[in-house]
Amino acid sequence: MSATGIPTELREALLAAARVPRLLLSSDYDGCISPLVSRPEDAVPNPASVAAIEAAGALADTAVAVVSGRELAVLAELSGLRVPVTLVGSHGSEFDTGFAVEITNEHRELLGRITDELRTIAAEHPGTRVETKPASAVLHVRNAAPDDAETALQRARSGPATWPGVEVTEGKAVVELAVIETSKGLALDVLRDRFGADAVIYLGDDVTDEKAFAHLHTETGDVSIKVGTGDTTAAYRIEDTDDVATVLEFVTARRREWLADNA
Ligand SMILES: O=P(O)(O)OC[C@H]1O[C@H](O[C@H]2O[C@H](CO)[C@@H](O)[C@H](O)[C@H]2O)[C@H](O)[C@@H](O)[C@@H]1O
Repeated sequence: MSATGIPTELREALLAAARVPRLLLSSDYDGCISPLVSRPEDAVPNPASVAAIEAAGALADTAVAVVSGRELAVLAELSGLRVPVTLVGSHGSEFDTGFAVEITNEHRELLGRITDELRTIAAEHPGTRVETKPASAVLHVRNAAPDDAETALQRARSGPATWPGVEVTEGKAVVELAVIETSKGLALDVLRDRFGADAVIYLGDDVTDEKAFAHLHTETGDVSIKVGTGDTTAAYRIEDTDDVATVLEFVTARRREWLADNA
């Protein structure tokens, strides 16, 4: 999709958002800024999206944020993005100032048991693996044969996912078990308030992004964009990570023009 190929209604919504006094431009990472890949550690960002994000972050009265399921430190390393871009990890609960809720010894003990159990499952299903984060553990099945993938996921769902205090998030070829509640929507609320944004644009491709979409107010100028297929409450849909770059470039260019015209 080229800039001229952005669907008319989405284009108009983005143009309006680019012309508010204070704009928050935000996105998910995996599946939006970075194409989905087999190994989580290989998820490099689309250079065009990085360039657009960095350019937007340099504009006046414009905040840029990436709100990801990743551990914050990993998100920073993989994306290479730095201040003034705000990074929020662990599905909206891990800020540069720390976690939104305190992680206690009880949480750590539960996380240890979850991780052990998921590792036991992974050891018995070739191609599956466990990713650990400060408040959750993720069972990845993208590289497993379909039978192993499904059985491993079912064992996680009927086992540790049912334990008291465990928060379950289904994702793309993953099930994630956390010891705290997470919400990308609450993270967007915090960022909106912190910056005093008049409009928020958010792009996301996965189930956890639905919580972000639910906190946007499209009737007052926020723009929610689903990337790829699947059910969504987002107002608009685009196809892939190249389209994400196109949208980010379009918003950044229009915002720069509008700021110059209104200086
Ligand atoms: O909120 P996001 O930034 O989209 O992060 C969601 C999860 O992304 C990662 O997993 C996904 O991407 C991997 C790399 O492309 C892919 O192999 C996996 O199948 C996807 O589910 C990450 O590993 C998770 O920790 C994030 O929660």
